[in-house]
Amino acid sequence: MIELRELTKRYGPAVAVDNLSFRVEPGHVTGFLGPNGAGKSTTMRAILGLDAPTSGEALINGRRYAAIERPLHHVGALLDAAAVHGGRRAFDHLHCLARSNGIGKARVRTVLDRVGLASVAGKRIGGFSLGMRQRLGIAAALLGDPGILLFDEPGNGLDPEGIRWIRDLMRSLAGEGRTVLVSSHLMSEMELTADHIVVIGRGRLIAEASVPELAERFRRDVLVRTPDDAELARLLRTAGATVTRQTDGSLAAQGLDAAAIGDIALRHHIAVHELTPRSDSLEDAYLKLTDDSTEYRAGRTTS
Ligand SMILES: Nc1ncnc2c1ncn2[C@@H]1O[C@H](COP(=O)(O)OP(=O)(O)OP(=O)(O)O)[C@@H](O)[C@H]1O
Repeated sequence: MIELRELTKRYGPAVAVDNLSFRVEPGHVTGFLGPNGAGKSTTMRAILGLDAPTSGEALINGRRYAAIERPLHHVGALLDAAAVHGGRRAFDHLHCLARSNGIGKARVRTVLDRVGLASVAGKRIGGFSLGMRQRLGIAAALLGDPGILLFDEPGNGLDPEGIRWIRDLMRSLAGEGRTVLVSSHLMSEMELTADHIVVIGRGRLIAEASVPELAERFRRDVLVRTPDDAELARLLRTAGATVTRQTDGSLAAQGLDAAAIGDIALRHHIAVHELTPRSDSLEDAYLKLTDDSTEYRAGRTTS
């Protein structure tokens, strides 16, 4: 488990992370979302002991990173896939990392195989595409078979096949009971990958919820189709709902959920042909949540 306790990181007068507290539990993919400059990378660097917090703490299984012996066995991370020596061969790069944590060559071969780089193990990294570098970075993160994994924007610059591969990998790592924290600025991607979402903006926690909870929070209304719309609208209003009749004759009801509407219709022997809860897309929800915390945005065009 990863736990942040009132984590704050300042760079001079700028506050990159502001009193941030949340937990990342095992067995799930937790999506860590926020606009550019929200503080995601700084938070991850603090978890990995690369940035010292100004105050508060970031703990891995209850300990600071620096206090963990042979950390690759506990935590693996992909922060910046470009930050590798291009002159090295893939196998040698991983073997060098492995040795420093007492990990043997067999494990290097296993992780190269898991990320699909076995056939280029002897090739120099300088000739690798961005996608291959991402895979190599992930192989490095997996070397020590750690229970906790952090990935900073792992899909950046990848083609759709590469993005799908990363998504499936994250899900299978969580399925193995690991703690997986993955940052992104795309809710559309996290909706497909993550079970839990943590949203930050300007270094502060904006929302923390499961994906279904977040969808529920942004539930808009329930669409109801019935041949007896006037009578059902009257009954729903009596039960406290706000009901709007749409141009196609269907009803949009707010204030009652689909189950309550169905029960009312049943009690009054009214046929219901459709009953659909409608939510804002998570992308819309995310934009609403982070509206005040976007660092740079296009100005409104005035004519
Ligand atoms: N070493 C540093 N020195 C000064 N300011 C920094 C430093 N690192 C980050 N910052 C600032 O801290 C804030 C948070 O940056 P951070 O990189 O953590 O955000 P992020 O959410 O990862 O953004 P992005 O999605 O653009 O990568 C930004 O305003 C950034 O300019």
